[in-house]
Amino acid sequence: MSHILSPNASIAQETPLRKKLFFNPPAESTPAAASAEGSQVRAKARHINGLVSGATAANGTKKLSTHTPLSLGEKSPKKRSVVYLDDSDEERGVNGFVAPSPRGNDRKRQKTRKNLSNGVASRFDERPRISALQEQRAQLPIAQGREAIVRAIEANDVTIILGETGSGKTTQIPQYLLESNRISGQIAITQPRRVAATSLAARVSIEQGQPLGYIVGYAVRFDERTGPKTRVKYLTDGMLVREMMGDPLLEKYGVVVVDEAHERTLRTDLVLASLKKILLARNGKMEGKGKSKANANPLKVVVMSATLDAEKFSKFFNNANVLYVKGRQHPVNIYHTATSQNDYLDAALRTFFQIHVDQPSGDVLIFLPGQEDIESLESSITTYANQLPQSCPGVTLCPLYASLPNAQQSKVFTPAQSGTRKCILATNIAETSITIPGVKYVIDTGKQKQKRYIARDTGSGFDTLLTTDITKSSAMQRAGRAGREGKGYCFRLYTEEAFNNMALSLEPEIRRSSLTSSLLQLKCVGQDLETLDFMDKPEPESISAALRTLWMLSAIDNSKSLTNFGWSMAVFPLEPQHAAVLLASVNHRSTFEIISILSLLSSSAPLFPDSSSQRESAASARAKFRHVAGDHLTMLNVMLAYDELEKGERRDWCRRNFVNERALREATDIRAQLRDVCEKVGVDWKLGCQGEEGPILKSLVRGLVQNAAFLQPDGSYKQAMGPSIIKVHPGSSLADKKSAAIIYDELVYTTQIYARGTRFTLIMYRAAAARSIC
Ligand SMILES: Nc1ncnc2c1ncn2[C@@H]1O[C@H](COP(=O)(O)OP(=O)(O)OP(=O)(O)O)[C@@H](O)[C@H]1O
Repeated sequence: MSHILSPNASIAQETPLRKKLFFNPPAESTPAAASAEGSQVRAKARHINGLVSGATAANGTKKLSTHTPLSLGEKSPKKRSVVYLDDSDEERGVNGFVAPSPRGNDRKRQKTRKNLSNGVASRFDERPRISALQEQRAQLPIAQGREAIVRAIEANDVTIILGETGSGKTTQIPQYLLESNRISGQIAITQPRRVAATSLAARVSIEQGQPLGYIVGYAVRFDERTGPKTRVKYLTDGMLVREMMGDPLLEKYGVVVVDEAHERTLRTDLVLASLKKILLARNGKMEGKGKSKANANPLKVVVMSATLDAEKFSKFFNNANVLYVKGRQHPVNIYHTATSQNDYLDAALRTFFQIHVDQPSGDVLIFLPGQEDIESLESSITTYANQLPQSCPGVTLCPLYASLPNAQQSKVFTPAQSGTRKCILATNIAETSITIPGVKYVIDTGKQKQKRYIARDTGSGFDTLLTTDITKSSAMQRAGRAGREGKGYCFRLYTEEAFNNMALSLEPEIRRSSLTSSLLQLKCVGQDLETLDFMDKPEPESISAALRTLWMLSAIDNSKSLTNFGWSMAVFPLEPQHAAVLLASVNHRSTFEIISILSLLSSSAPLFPDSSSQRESAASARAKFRHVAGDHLTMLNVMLAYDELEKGERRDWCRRNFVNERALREATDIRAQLRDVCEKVGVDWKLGCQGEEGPILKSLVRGLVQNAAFLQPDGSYKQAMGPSIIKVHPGSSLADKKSAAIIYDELVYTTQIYARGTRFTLIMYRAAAARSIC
């Protein structure tokens, strides 16, 4: 993406950034600049993201001053202004509710915050903090409704709870249930994202004064911290679906709380539809309001969010009871730009520095659509932060996106280095549920990446990832990340009109993503996409594409029944195609190698990060790993070489070879877990082929046969089982080679459709296999 404020521009030499940016008086001043603090200096005035006036509002917050855009020197090709309009005449909560006056002593709370947990690590040894935490818990708005909430959940099969962001739903309701001693069995709380599940479990275990994994634990893919005494378990919705495979009626749970249900992820919808069936089986006739007749082990379902369509959810569960929790602990002032911004990165950069230079301490959370934007803004902020006057605090930057390894993700929860302001650059994984201690300001670009699956009636299809505008619901959730420990501020880089025109919520993921993996899991619990009662039915083409894929993998037979092979596939926490590869490797005696390759493919970080600034050095350093048969054997070479290293040598080795240590570390963990699963199901993972390519390629083809493409006269490839013309991704080691046919891992749609993870395989074998299926 082009970036107006190129980090390479030698601004400092030509025009002193500091002076122009922070100390030059504005050429013209807008007198009625509104304070970020709202009412005192608001008067429908504008906050213009420009040079800083130095004026300070009565409460100590400087005005976000007027007029001239950040002047970043001659090299900056454009100058823009970002204008904020305070959107209310009163201080109000994020969803338009009047905020309750903050209770308690703010300074005391600040002090307490320092002592609180801020990461996913357990801090059991800190008992004196517990009383402060109890005091804090008691001050949350939801605390007033504690007894009423427990009673409602007890009295009804299903309870829908709608409460503002930060009111205390996610951390408190499970604890109220636990402490009431009126609920038998475990309490599951599902989260759409793993970072939320792990950080919430850490926080709640500290509030309980227990080590993480004891009474309160979590379970996410490839990571679980629970024990025999665990009663409260935060888990991703995907994990709950997986648990149903072993426990179809979820009998170990007395309560299942589906949190952030408004997100309507595919797994959330699967959970909701399955719960409806489980309620019938465990509780008898579902009564909606009220509870069904006595049952030895009834299930209670709670559905929660700050921004859900309560009526729709209530209807889905036969007119279930809806509880509204009013109020949030701290208000959030929301500002919109006066004009729309074409370049959200530029606008975010300017807004960040305006806050950083002019506003009181407090960390900043910036929402961006994806990793690429995060890296670009990270580099711009670093460049300009280095040019700040010494008197100005430094900046600690923390990226946060899904493909960042867990250890890296949890860094956002640790306090900024002293004397610096923390700036978190996040995708929408930080949008719901989580509290990042210290965050006072949110900058919302209004953009997100949205996955869309393009199903082909041939059974092949691909996911596209496009940058789109967010929804109202996301905007509210993002604003809700501020104001969790004190008053917060949210700067939206879009106009109020744009906000008003936003869709209320996203189209449910079930209607726009691949259903293959879910269908396999459902088949294992005797359910089906075609018969389950979903809130919104999936598209028939997506169901047929999923059925066809499973049939091609031999996971189901002609009557759509699960085969033994399908059962075995579902045991592995892998995409069905990859599970088929793993099982095929047993026949081809290449499991040892295949597990390493699949671990790398499952790792969230790329093994070969794009290093555009050092492309040539990277290519020559990586050349020694290159395998003639393609990317996956190349990846295997890297992992085998990495395995040989002593621990102390690894970092330097990865740096010298331009490979991503994070990816390798994560893959090593995943590999250990896959080996564990193999041992449990009697697959000999030690069975290898000493790196011989034939057996490895035959195994890969078995799972990826749908991903074959044949060479066309113009050098592109055409899908064997789809109409798309695709190119080998420029990042592939085979980008400059031609083969009669290729197979690939995934198609990525940018300006054209690229095949990523490409390899030449046994061309004749693959081509024949693909054609016979066509
Ligand atoms: N890790 C943490 N560190 C400090 N305070 C926290 C932490 N987690 C929660 N809190 C405090 O507890 C409050 C309630 O958090 P909780 O996640 O339960 O709210 P919620 O109603 O579920 O919000 P949301 O809808 O945004 O998920 C927060 O506003 C914050 O004050």
